[in-house]
Amino acid sequence: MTSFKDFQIGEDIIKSLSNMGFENPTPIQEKAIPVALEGRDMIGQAQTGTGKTTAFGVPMIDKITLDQSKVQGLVIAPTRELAIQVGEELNRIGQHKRVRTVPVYGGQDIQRQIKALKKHPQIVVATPGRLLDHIRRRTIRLDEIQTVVLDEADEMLNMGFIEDIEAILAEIPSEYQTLLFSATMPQRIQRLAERFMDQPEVIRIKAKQLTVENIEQFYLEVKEPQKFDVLCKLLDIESPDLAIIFGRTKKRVDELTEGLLKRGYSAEGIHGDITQNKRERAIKRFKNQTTDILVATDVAARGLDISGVTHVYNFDLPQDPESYVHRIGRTGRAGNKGQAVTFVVPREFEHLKNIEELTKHKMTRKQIPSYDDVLEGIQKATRDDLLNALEDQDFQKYKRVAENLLDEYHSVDVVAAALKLLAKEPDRTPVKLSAVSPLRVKKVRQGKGGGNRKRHNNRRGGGQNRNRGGGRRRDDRRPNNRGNRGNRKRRNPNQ
Ligand SMILES: Nc1ncnc2c1ncn2[C@@H]1O[C@H](COP(=O)(O)OP(=O)(O)OP(=O)(O)O)[C@@H](O)[C@H]1O
Ligand SMILES: [Mg+2]
Repeated sequence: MTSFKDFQIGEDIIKSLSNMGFENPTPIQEKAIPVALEGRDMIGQAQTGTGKTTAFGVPMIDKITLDQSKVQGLVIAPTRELAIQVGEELNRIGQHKRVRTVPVYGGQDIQRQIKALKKHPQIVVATPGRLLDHIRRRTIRLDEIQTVVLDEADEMLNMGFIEDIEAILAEIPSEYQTLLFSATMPQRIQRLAERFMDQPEVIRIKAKQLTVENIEQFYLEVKEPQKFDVLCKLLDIESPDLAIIFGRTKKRVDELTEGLLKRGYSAEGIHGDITQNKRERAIKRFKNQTTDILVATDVAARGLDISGVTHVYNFDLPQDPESYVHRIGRTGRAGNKGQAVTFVVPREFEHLKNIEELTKHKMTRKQIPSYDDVLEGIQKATRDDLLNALEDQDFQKYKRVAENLLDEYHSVDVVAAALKLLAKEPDRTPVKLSAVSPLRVKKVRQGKGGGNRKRHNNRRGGGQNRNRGGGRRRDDRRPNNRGNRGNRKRRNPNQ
Protein backbone atom coordinates (compact mmCIF):
# COMPACT_ATOMS: atom_id res chain seq x y z
CA MET A 1 0.00 0.00 0.00
CA THR A 2 1.18 3.45 -0.83
CA SER A 3 1.89 5.85 1.98
CA PHE A 4 1.79 9.63 1.82
CA LYS A 5 5.56 9.46 2.32
CA ASP A 6 5.87 7.95 -1.16
CA PHE A 7 4.73 11.17 -2.79
CA GLN A 8 7.17 13.91 -3.64
CA ILE A 9 5.65 16.25 -1.08
CA GLY A 10 7.03 18.27 1.80
CA GLU A 11 7.57 16.73 5.24
CA ASP A 12 5.39 19.38 6.81
CA ILE A 13 2.41 18.25 4.74
CA ILE A 14 3.00 14.61 5.66
CA LYS A 15 3.11 15.66 9.29
CA SER A 16 -0.22 17.49 9.00
CA LEU A 17 -1.82 14.53 7.25
CA SER A 18 -0.61 12.24 9.96
CA ASN A 19 -2.06 14.59 12.60
CA MET A 20 -5.35 14.39 10.73
CA GLY A 21 -5.21 10.63 11.12
CA PHE A 22 -4.55 10.01 7.41
CA GLU A 23 -1.93 7.30 7.12
CA ASN A 24 -2.56 5.93 3.64
CA PRO A 25 -3.94 7.74 0.63
CA THR A 26 -7.35 6.75 -0.67
CA PRO A 27 -7.47 5.48 -4.30
CA ILE A 28 -8.28 8.91 -5.77
CA GLN A 29 -5.50 10.48 -3.71
CA GLU A 30 -3.07 7.80 -4.81
CA LYS A 31 -3.78 8.44 -8.47
CA ALA A 32 -4.53 12.14 -8.54
CA ILE A 33 -1.78 13.52 -6.33
CA PRO A 34 1.18 12.46 -8.55
CA VAL A 35 -0.53 13.77 -11.70
CA ALA A 36 -1.43 17.06 -10.07
CA LEU A 37 2.12 17.38 -8.72
CA GLU A 38 3.38 17.23 -12.32
CA GLY A 39 1.43 20.39 -12.92
CA ARG A 40 -1.02 18.93 -15.40
CA ASP A 41 -4.66 19.89 -15.74
CA MET A 42 -6.84 17.16 -14.38
CA ILE A 43 -10.39 15.95 -14.00
CA GLY A 44 -10.80 13.71 -10.98
CA GLN A 45 -13.86 11.58 -10.45
CA ALA A 46 -14.35 9.24 -7.52
CA GLN A 47 -17.25 8.17 -5.35
CA THR A 48 -18.63 10.42 -2.62
CA GLY A 49 -16.73 10.50 0.64
CA THR A 50 -13.49 9.08 -0.77
CA GLY A 51 -11.19 12.00 -0.03
CA LYS A 52 -11.23 14.22 -3.09
CA THR A 53 -10.61 17.32 -0.96
CA THR A 54 -7.23 16.05 0.15
CA ALA A 55 -6.55 14.81 -3.39
CA PHE A 56 -6.49 18.41 -4.60
CA GLY A 57 -5.47 19.99 -1.30
CA VAL A 58 -2.11 18.22 -1.04
CA PRO A 59 -0.67 19.16 -4.45
CA MET A 60 -2.09 22.67 -4.18
CA ILE A 61 -0.51 23.29 -0.80
CA ASP A 62 2.75 21.63 -1.81
CA LYS A 63 3.13 24.17 -4.60
CA ILE A 64 2.66 27.23 -2.39
CA THR A 65 5.71 29.40 -1.81
CA LEU A 66 5.54 31.14 1.51
CA ASP A 67 7.54 34.26 0.66
CA GLN A 68 4.79 35.28 -1.74
CA SER A 69 2.21 37.61 -0.30
CA LYS A 70 -0.40 36.98 -2.96
CA VAL A 71 -3.06 34.37 -3.35
CA GLN A 72 -1.60 31.37 -5.16
CA GLY A 73 -4.36 28.82 -4.85
CA LEU A 74 -8.03 29.28 -5.61
CA VAL A 75 -10.82 26.79 -4.93
CA ILE A 76 -14.29 27.49 -6.21
CA ALA A 77 -17.20 25.61 -4.66
CA PRO A 78 -20.94 25.77 -5.35
CA THR A 79 -22.23 26.38 -1.82
CA ARG A 80 -21.24 28.44 1.16
CA GLU A 81 -21.14 25.54 3.61
CA LEU A 82 -18.87 23.63 1.29
CA ALA A 83 -16.55 26.62 0.93
CA ILE A 84 -16.28 26.81 4.72
CA GLN A 85 -15.65 23.08 5.06
CA VAL A 86 -13.03 22.90 2.30
CA GLY A 87 -11.34 25.95 3.83
CA GLU A 88 -11.12 24.14 7.16
CA GLU A 89 -9.65 21.02 5.59
CA LEU A 90 -7.05 22.99 3.63
CA ASN A 91 -6.08 24.83 6.82
CA ARG A 92 -5.52 21.47 8.48
CA ILE A 93 -3.40 20.16 5.61
CA GLY A 94 -1.45 23.43 5.49
CA GLN A 95 -1.04 23.70 9.24
CA HIS A 96 2.61 22.68 9.54
CA LYS A 97 3.69 24.39 6.36
CA ARG A 98 1.88 27.47 7.71
CA VAL A 99 -0.19 27.89 4.58
CA ARG A 100 -3.30 29.86 5.36
CA THR A 101 -6.65 29.46 3.63
CA VAL A 102 -9.50 31.94 3.85
CA PRO A 103 -13.07 31.18 2.79
CA VAL A 104 -15.10 33.91 1.10
CA TYR A 105 -18.76 33.32 0.45
CA GLY A 106 -22.06 35.08 0.07
CA GLY A 107 -24.11 36.04 3.10
CA GLN A 108 -21.11 36.79 5.30
CA ASP A 109 -20.09 40.34 6.16
CA ILE A 110 -17.90 41.45 3.28
CA GLN A 111 -15.80 43.78 5.43
CA ARG A 112 -14.80 40.87 7.57
CA GLN A 113 -13.71 39.01 4.45
CA ILE A 114 -11.80 42.04 3.17
CA LYS A 115 -9.92 42.17 6.46
CA ALA A 116 -9.09 38.48 6.21
CA LEU A 117 -7.93 38.88 2.62
CA LYS A 118 -5.65 41.75 3.62
CA LYS A 119 -3.74 39.35 5.84
CA HIS A 120 -2.42 37.63 2.71
CA PRO A 121 -3.73 34.10 2.79
CA GLN A 122 -2.06 31.89 0.21
CA ILE A 123 -5.30 30.11 -0.65
CA VAL A 124 -8.84 31.33 -1.04
CA VAL A 125 -11.89 29.08 -1.17
CA ALA A 126 -14.85 30.90 -2.62
CA THR A 127 -18.36 30.69 -3.95
CA PRO A 128 -18.48 32.20 -7.43
CA GLY A 129 -20.70 35.24 -6.83
CA ARG A 130 -18.88 36.55 -3.79
CA LEU A 131 -15.53 36.00 -5.44
CA LEU A 132 -16.63 38.10 -8.42
CA ASP A 133 -17.73 40.74 -5.97
CA HIS A 134 -14.25 40.83 -4.42
CA ILE A 135 -12.66 40.91 -7.86
CA ARG A 136 -14.78 43.94 -8.84
CA ARG A 137 -14.00 45.71 -5.58
CA ARG A 138 -10.35 44.89 -6.13
CA THR A 139 -10.18 43.38 -2.69
CA ILE A 140 -8.65 40.25 -4.13
CA ARG A 141 -5.94 39.96 -6.76
CA LEU A 142 -5.56 36.86 -8.80
CA ASP A 143 -2.36 37.69 -10.64
CA GLU A 144 -0.22 35.11 -8.86
CA ILE A 145 -2.65 32.22 -9.03
CA GLN A 146 -0.96 28.91 -9.81
CA THR A 147 -3.71 26.42 -9.12
CA VAL A 148 -7.45 26.65 -9.64
CA VAL A 149 -9.70 23.92 -8.30
CA LEU A 150 -13.35 23.60 -9.21
CA ASP A 151 -14.85 21.38 -6.54
CA GLU A 152 -18.17 19.87 -7.62
CA ALA A 153 -17.30 21.14 -11.08
CA ASP A 154 -20.23 19.50 -12.86
CA GLU A 155 -22.67 21.13 -10.47
CA MET A 156 -21.29 24.59 -11.01
CA LEU A 157 -21.22 24.23 -14.76
CA ASN A 158 -24.63 22.61 -14.83
CA MET A 159 -26.19 25.28 -12.65
CA GLY A 160 -25.27 28.08 -14.96
CA PHE A 161 -22.24 29.24 -13.03
CA ILE A 162 -20.21 28.61 -16.18
CA GLU A 163 -20.07 32.28 -17.10
CA ASP A 164 -19.21 33.33 -13.57
CA ILE A 165 -16.40 30.81 -13.63
CA GLU A 166 -15.23 32.09 -16.99
CA ALA A 167 -15.31 35.65 -15.74
CA ILE A 168 -13.21 34.62 -12.74
CA LEU A 169 -10.71 32.66 -14.83
CA ALA A 170 -10.40 35.58 -17.23
CA GLU A 171 -8.99 37.60 -14.31
CA ILE A 172 -6.00 35.31 -13.97
CA PRO A 173 -3.15 36.53 -16.14
CA SER A 174 -0.62 33.86 -15.22
CA GLU A 175 -0.33 30.29 -16.40
CA TYR A 176 -2.13 28.12 -13.95
CA GLN A 177 -3.15 24.56 -13.42
CA THR A 178 -6.82 23.65 -13.38
CA LEU A 179 -8.14 20.74 -11.33
CA LEU A 180 -11.76 19.62 -11.48
CA PHE A 181 -13.29 17.26 -8.99
CA SER A 182 -16.65 15.60 -8.51
CA ALA A 183 -18.24 12.24 -7.83
CA THR A 184 -20.23 12.65 -11.03
CA MET A 185 -19.11 13.98 -14.37
CA PRO A 186 -21.74 13.72 -17.09
CA GLN A 187 -20.16 13.58 -20.55
CA ARG A 188 -21.66 16.84 -21.76
CA ILE A 189 -20.32 18.66 -18.70
CA GLN A 190 -16.91 17.09 -19.12
CA ARG A 191 -16.78 18.33 -22.71
CA LEU A 192 -17.78 21.76 -21.52
CA ALA A 193 -15.11 21.72 -18.82
CA GLU A 194 -12.38 20.59 -21.19
CA ARG A 195 -12.81 23.77 -23.16
CA PHE A 196 -11.09 25.77 -20.50
CA MET A 197 -8.53 23.17 -19.61
CA ASP A 198 -5.31 22.19 -21.29
CA GLN A 199 -5.53 18.54 -22.37
CA PRO A 200 -6.66 17.41 -18.98
CA GLU A 201 -5.80 14.00 -17.69
CA VAL A 202 -9.02 12.29 -16.66
CA ILE A 203 -8.63 10.23 -13.52
CA ARG A 204 -11.58 8.10 -12.73
CA ILE A 205 -11.64 5.60 -9.92
CA LYS A 206 -13.45 2.71 -11.47
CA ALA A 207 -16.13 1.04 -9.42
CA LYS A 208 -18.96 -1.34 -10.25
CA GLN A 209 -21.42 1.33 -9.30
CA LEU A 210 -21.40 5.08 -9.06
CA THR A 211 -22.66 5.07 -5.50
CA VAL A 212 -20.70 3.78 -2.54
CA GLU A 213 -21.19 0.04 -1.85
CA ASN A 214 -21.56 0.51 1.88
CA ILE A 215 -24.69 2.59 1.55
CA GLU A 216 -27.77 0.37 1.66
CA GLN A 217 -30.24 1.81 -0.81
CA PHE A 218 -33.99 1.40 -0.45
CA TYR A 219 -36.98 2.85 -2.17
CA LEU A 220 -40.48 2.99 -0.85
CA GLU A 221 -43.59 3.51 -2.90
CA VAL A 222 -45.80 5.96 -1.11
CA LYS A 223 -48.66 8.29 -1.98
CA GLU A 224 -47.96 11.94 -1.53
CA PRO A 225 -50.30 12.53 1.46
CA GLN A 226 -48.83 9.52 3.30
CA LYS A 227 -45.24 10.63 3.02
CA PHE A 228 -44.96 12.45 6.32
CA ASP A 229 -46.43 9.69 8.47
CA VAL A 230 -44.31 7.09 6.72
CA LEU A 231 -41.22 9.19 7.33
CA CYS A 232 -42.01 9.42 11.04
CA LYS A 233 -42.55 5.68 11.22
CA LEU A 234 -39.17 5.07 9.61
CA LEU A 235 -37.49 7.51 11.98
CA ASP A 236 -39.11 5.78 14.97
CA ILE A 237 -38.05 2.35 13.78
CA GLU A 238 -34.51 3.27 12.81
CA SER A 239 -33.80 6.00 15.36
CA PRO A 240 -30.90 7.29 13.24
CA ASP A 241 -27.93 8.87 14.99
CA LEU A 242 -27.97 11.69 12.47
CA ALA A 243 -30.24 11.89 9.46
CA ILE A 244 -30.53 14.25 6.53
CA ILE A 245 -33.93 14.58 4.89
CA PHE A 246 -34.02 16.13 1.44
CA GLY A 247 -37.09 18.01 0.29
CA ARG A 248 -37.63 19.49 -3.15
CA THR A 249 -38.36 23.11 -2.32
CA LYS A 250 -37.67 25.65 0.37
CA LYS A 251 -41.32 25.67 1.37
CA ARG A 252 -41.27 21.92 1.60
CA VAL A 253 -38.22 22.02 3.86
CA ASP A 254 -39.88 24.59 6.13
CA GLU A 255 -43.07 22.58 6.40
CA LEU A 256 -41.24 19.33 6.99
CA THR A 257 -39.08 20.86 9.71
CA GLU A 258 -42.11 22.35 11.42
CA GLY A 259 -43.98 19.06 11.22
CA LEU A 260 -41.07 17.13 12.71
CA LEU A 261 -40.71 19.63 15.54
CA LYS A 262 -44.43 19.37 16.26
CA ARG A 263 -44.02 15.65 16.68
CA GLY A 264 -41.12 16.07 19.04
CA TYR A 265 -38.15 15.30 16.80
CA SER A 266 -35.05 17.40 17.02
CA ALA A 267 -34.85 18.88 13.54
CA GLU A 268 -33.54 21.96 11.78
CA GLY A 269 -33.86 23.09 8.19
CA ILE A 270 -31.49 24.73 5.76
CA HIS A 271 -32.10 26.21 2.33
CA GLY A 272 -31.19 29.22 0.27
CA ASP A 273 -33.60 31.65 1.93
CA ILE A 274 -32.41 31.04 5.44
CA THR A 275 -29.94 33.64 6.69
CA GLN A 276 -26.33 32.63 6.54
CA ASN A 277 -25.93 32.89 10.30
CA LYS A 278 -28.80 30.49 10.82
CA ARG A 279 -27.49 28.13 8.14
CA GLU A 280 -24.12 27.97 9.81
CA ARG A 281 -25.62 27.51 13.25
CA ALA A 282 -27.85 24.71 11.98
CA ILE A 283 -24.88 22.88 10.48
CA LYS A 284 -22.86 23.37 13.66
CA ARG A 285 -25.62 21.97 15.85
CA PHE A 286 -26.07 19.05 13.50
CA LYS A 287 -22.33 18.37 13.50
CA ASN A 288 -22.12 18.32 17.26
CA GLN A 289 -25.27 16.20 17.40
CA THR A 290 -27.39 18.75 19.26
CA THR A 291 -29.84 18.36 16.38
CA ASP A 292 -30.50 14.86 15.08
CA ILE A 293 -32.21 15.70 11.82
CA LEU A 294 -31.18 18.15 9.15
CA VAL A 295 -33.90 18.92 6.64
CA ALA A 296 -32.48 20.44 3.47
CA THR A 297 -32.87 21.28 -0.18
CA ASP A 298 -30.12 20.26 -2.56
CA VAL A 299 -28.08 23.07 -1.04
CA ALA A 300 -26.78 20.36 1.31
CA ALA A 301 -26.45 17.66 -1.34
CA ARG A 302 -22.89 18.32 -2.42
CA GLY A 303 -19.63 17.76 -0.65
CA LEU A 304 -20.73 18.18 2.98
CA ASP A 305 -18.74 15.87 5.20
CA ILE A 306 -20.50 15.36 8.51
CA SER A 307 -19.44 12.34 10.46
CA GLY A 308 -22.17 10.30 12.11
CA VAL A 309 -24.78 10.71 9.38
CA THR A 310 -26.29 7.23 9.34
CA HIS A 311 -29.40 7.88 7.24
CA VAL A 312 -30.40 9.92 4.23
CA TYR A 313 -34.07 10.21 3.32
CA ASN A 314 -35.14 11.48 -0.05
CA PHE A 315 -38.55 12.69 1.00
CA ASP A 316 -38.90 13.95 -2.56
CA LEU A 317 -37.03 12.57 -5.53
CA PRO A 318 -34.25 14.80 -6.76
CA GLN A 319 -34.61 16.53 -10.10
CA ASP A 320 -31.43 15.06 -11.60
CA PRO A 321 -30.16 11.52 -11.13
CA GLU A 322 -26.71 12.96 -10.36
CA SER A 323 -28.18 14.77 -7.43
CA TYR A 324 -29.31 11.44 -6.00
CA VAL A 325 -25.70 10.23 -5.98
CA HIS A 326 -24.57 13.28 -4.06
CA ARG A 327 -27.50 13.37 -1.65
CA ILE A 328 -27.08 9.79 -0.51
CA GLY A 329 -23.32 10.33 -0.44
CA ARG A 330 -23.77 12.41 2.72
CA THR A 331 -23.76 9.05 4.50
CA GLY A 332 -21.43 6.08 4.06
CA ARG A 333 -18.35 8.31 4.02
CA ALA A 334 -14.74 7.25 4.54
CA GLY A 335 -15.68 3.58 4.74
CA ASN A 336 -18.57 3.98 7.18
CA LYS A 337 -21.93 2.35 6.68
CA GLY A 338 -25.08 4.19 5.79
CA GLN A 339 -28.64 3.80 4.69
CA ALA A 340 -30.58 5.75 2.07
CA VAL A 341 -34.34 5.63 1.70
CA THR A 342 -36.04 7.23 -1.28
CA PHE A 343 -39.76 7.94 -1.47
CA VAL A 344 -41.32 7.53 -4.84
CA VAL A 345 -44.93 8.33 -5.70
CA PRO A 346 -46.53 6.01 -8.26
CA ARG A 347 -46.09 8.40 -11.17
CA GLU A 348 -42.40 8.86 -10.56
CA PHE A 349 -41.12 5.39 -11.33
CA GLU A 350 -39.43 6.47 -14.52
CA HIS A 351 -37.23 8.77 -12.46
CA LEU A 352 -36.32 5.93 -10.20
CA LYS A 353 -35.31 3.90 -13.23
CA ASN A 354 -33.17 6.76 -14.50
CA ILE A 355 -31.42 6.97 -11.17
CA GLU A 356 -30.74 3.23 -11.14
CA GLU A 357 -29.40 3.40 -14.68
CA LEU A 358 -26.97 6.13 -13.71
CA THR A 359 -25.82 4.52 -10.48
CA LYS A 360 -25.74 0.99 -11.94
CA HIS A 361 -27.32 -0.20 -8.75
CA LYS A 362 -30.79 -1.49 -8.04
CA MET A 363 -32.46 -0.18 -4.93
CA THR A 364 -34.24 -2.63 -2.65
CA ARG A 365 -37.95 -2.19 -2.24
CA LYS A 366 -39.06 -1.43 1.29
CA GLN A 367 -42.63 -1.83 2.50
CA ILE A 368 -44.50 0.86 4.36
CA PRO A 369 -44.02 -0.14 7.99
CA SER A 370 -47.01 -1.28 10.02
CA TYR A 371 -47.80 0.01 13.49
CA ASP A 372 -46.41 -3.23 14.92
CA ASP A 373 -43.15 -2.67 13.07
CA VAL A 374 -42.94 0.75 14.69
CA LEU A 375 -43.59 -0.63 18.16
CA GLU A 376 -40.99 -3.30 17.63
CA GLY A 377 -38.50 -0.66 16.46
CA ILE A 378 -39.20 1.54 19.45
CA GLN A 379 -38.87 -1.38 21.84
CA LYS A 380 -35.56 -2.32 20.31
CA ALA A 381 -34.28 1.25 20.59
CA THR A 382 -35.41 1.43 24.22
CA ARG A 383 -33.72 -1.86 24.97
CA ASP A 384 -30.50 -0.54 23.39
CA ASP A 385 -30.74 2.62 25.53
CA LEU A 386 -31.15 0.50 28.63
CA LEU A 387 -28.23 -1.74 27.69
CA ASN A 388 -26.05 1.33 27.14
CA ALA A 389 -27.02 2.58 30.60
CA LEU A 390 -26.15 -0.83 32.02
CA GLU A 391 -22.73 -0.70 30.42
CA ASP A 392 -22.11 2.83 31.67
CA GLN A 393 -22.61 1.61 35.26
CA ASP A 394 -23.76 5.06 36.22
CA PHE A 395 -26.80 3.99 38.25
CA GLN A 396 -25.41 3.11 41.64
CA LYS A 397 -27.60 5.57 43.51
CA TYR A 398 -30.73 3.87 42.15
CA LYS A 399 -29.73 0.44 43.37
CA ARG A 400 -31.43 0.59 46.74
CA VAL A 401 -34.77 1.62 45.24
CA ALA A 402 -34.36 -1.15 42.68
CA GLU A 403 -33.81 -3.73 45.40
CA ASN A 404 -36.88 -2.51 47.28
CA LEU A 405 -38.95 -2.71 44.10
CA LEU A 406 -37.80 -6.25 43.42
CA ASP A 407 -38.80 -7.29 46.94
CA GLU A 408 -42.34 -6.26 46.18
CA TYR A 409 -42.79 -6.91 42.47
CA HIS A 410 -41.93 -9.46 39.85
CA SER A 411 -38.65 -8.56 38.17
CA VAL A 412 -40.07 -8.81 34.63
CA ASP A 413 -42.87 -6.41 35.53
CA VAL A 414 -40.44 -3.90 36.96
CA VAL A 415 -38.19 -3.93 33.91
CA ALA A 416 -41.17 -3.80 31.55
CA ALA A 417 -42.62 -0.79 33.35
CA ALA A 418 -39.24 0.95 33.28
CA LEU A 419 -38.93 0.24 29.55
CA LYS A 420 -42.38 1.65 28.93
CA LEU A 421 -41.39 4.85 30.72
CA LEU A 422 -38.21 5.09 28.70
CA ALA A 423 -39.85 4.36 25.35
CA LYS A 424 -40.60 7.24 23.06
CA GLU A 425 -44.07 6.27 21.97
CA PRO A 426 -45.05 7.49 18.52
CA ASP A 427 -46.39 11.01 18.50
CA ARG A 428 -49.53 11.26 16.42
CA THR A 429 -49.95 15.04 16.38
CA PRO A 430 -51.68 15.76 13.07
CA VAL A 431 -49.37 17.31 10.47
CA LYS A 432 -50.45 18.23 6.99
CA LEU A 433 -47.98 19.34 4.36
CA SER A 434 -48.95 21.24 1.23
CA ALA A 435 -49.25 18.77 -1.62
CA VAL A 436 -46.39 18.61 -4.10
CA SER A 437 -46.98 17.31 -7.60
CA PRO A 438 -44.95 14.37 -8.88
CA LEU A 439 -41.69 15.10 -10.59
CA ARG A 440 -42.06 15.27 -14.33
CA VAL A 441 -39.56 13.70 -16.66
CA LYS A 442 -37.56 16.27 -18.53
CA LYS A 443 -37.59 15.35 -22.18
CA VAL A 444 -34.55 17.42 -23.15
CA ARG A 445 -32.11 15.99 -20.64
CA GLN A 446 -30.02 13.83 -22.86
CA GLY A 447 -30.30 16.23 -25.78
CA LYS A 448 -27.20 17.58 -27.38
CA GLY A 449 -25.73 20.12 -25.07
CA GLY A 450 -28.63 19.94 -22.63
CA GLY A 451 -29.73 23.43 -23.52
CA ASN A 452 -27.30 25.35 -21.37
CA ARG A 453 -24.10 25.17 -23.28
CA LYS A 454 -22.36 28.36 -23.94
CA ARG A 455 -19.78 29.17 -26.47
CA HIS A 456 -16.24 29.48 -25.25
CA ASN A 457 -13.84 31.25 -27.47
CA ASN A 458 -10.92 30.97 -25.23
CA ARG A 459 -9.47 28.04 -23.40
CA ARG A 460 -9.04 30.08 -20.27
CA GLY A 461 -12.44 31.62 -20.61
CA GLY A 462 -12.62 34.90 -22.42
CA GLY A 463 -15.33 36.28 -20.21
CA GLN A 464 -16.98 37.91 -23.21
CA ASN A 465 -20.45 37.22 -22.02
CA ARG A 466 -20.22 39.27 -18.88
CA ASN A 467 -23.58 40.94 -18.99
CA ARG A 468 -25.74 38.13 -17.95
CA GLY A 469 -28.03 37.00 -15.26
CA GLY A 470 -31.56 35.88 -14.83
CA GLY A 471 -30.78 32.56 -13.32
CA ARG A 472 -31.00 31.39 -9.80
CA ARG A 473 -27.89 31.73 -7.79
CA ARG A 474 -27.42 29.39 -4.97
CA ASP A 475 -24.80 31.18 -3.00
CA ASP A 476 -25.14 34.90 -3.43
CA ARG A 477 -27.30 37.67 -4.65
CA ARG A 478 -26.58 38.42 -8.25
CA PRO A 479 -24.78 41.74 -8.64
CA ASN A 480 -27.31 44.12 -10.14
CA ASN A 481 -25.28 45.32 -13.06
CA ARG A 482 -26.27 42.32 -15.05
CA GLY A 483 -28.92 41.77 -17.63
CA ASN A 484 -31.75 39.37 -17.17
CA ARG A 485 -31.81 36.94 -19.97
CA GLY A 486 -33.52 34.28 -17.96
CA ASN A 487 -33.32 31.49 -20.49
CA ARG A 488 -30.77 29.34 -18.87
CA LYS A 489 -31.58 25.87 -17.79
CA ARG A 490 -31.73 25.88 -14.04
CA ARG A 491 -32.46 23.01 -11.83
CA ASN A 492 -34.99 24.28 -9.41
CA PRO A 493 -35.82 27.88 -8.74
CA ASN A 494 -37.32 27.04 -5.37
CA GLN A 495 -34.31 25.49 -3.79
N1 LIG B 1 -6.35 9.31 3.33
C1 LIG B 1 -7.37 9.35 4.15
N2 LIG B 1 -7.43 8.51 5.22
C2 LIG B 1 -8.49 8.55 6.06
N3 LIG B 1 -9.54 9.37 5.93
C3 LIG B 1 -9.54 10.22 4.90
C4 LIG B 1 -8.46 10.26 3.96
N4 LIG B 1 -8.74 11.21 3.06
C5 LIG B 1 -9.92 11.75 3.40
N5 LIG B 1 -10.41 11.16 4.51
C6 LIG B 1 -11.70 11.48 5.17
O1 LIG B 1 -12.74 11.04 4.32
C7 LIG B 1 -13.87 11.88 4.44
C8 LIG B 1 -14.39 12.28 3.07
O2 LIG B 1 -13.48 13.12 2.42
P1 LIG B 1 -13.96 14.23 1.37
O3 LIG B 1 -14.95 15.14 1.98
O4 LIG B 1 -12.75 14.83 0.80
O5 LIG B 1 -14.71 13.32 0.28
P2 LIG B 1 -15.12 13.66 -1.22
O6 LIG B 1 -14.55 12.60 -2.06
O7 LIG B 1 -14.78 15.07 -1.53
O8 LIG B 1 -16.72 13.46 -1.14
P3 LIG B 1 -17.88 14.26 -1.93
O9 LIG B 1 -17.96 13.67 -3.30
O10 LIG B 1 -19.09 13.96 -1.13
O11 LIG B 1 -17.51 15.68 -1.93
C9 LIG B 1 -13.45 13.07 5.27
O12 LIG B 1 -13.99 12.95 6.55
C10 LIG B 1 -11.95 12.98 5.32
O13 LIG B 1 -11.45 13.46 6.53
MG1 LIG C 1 -15.83 16.76 -1.91
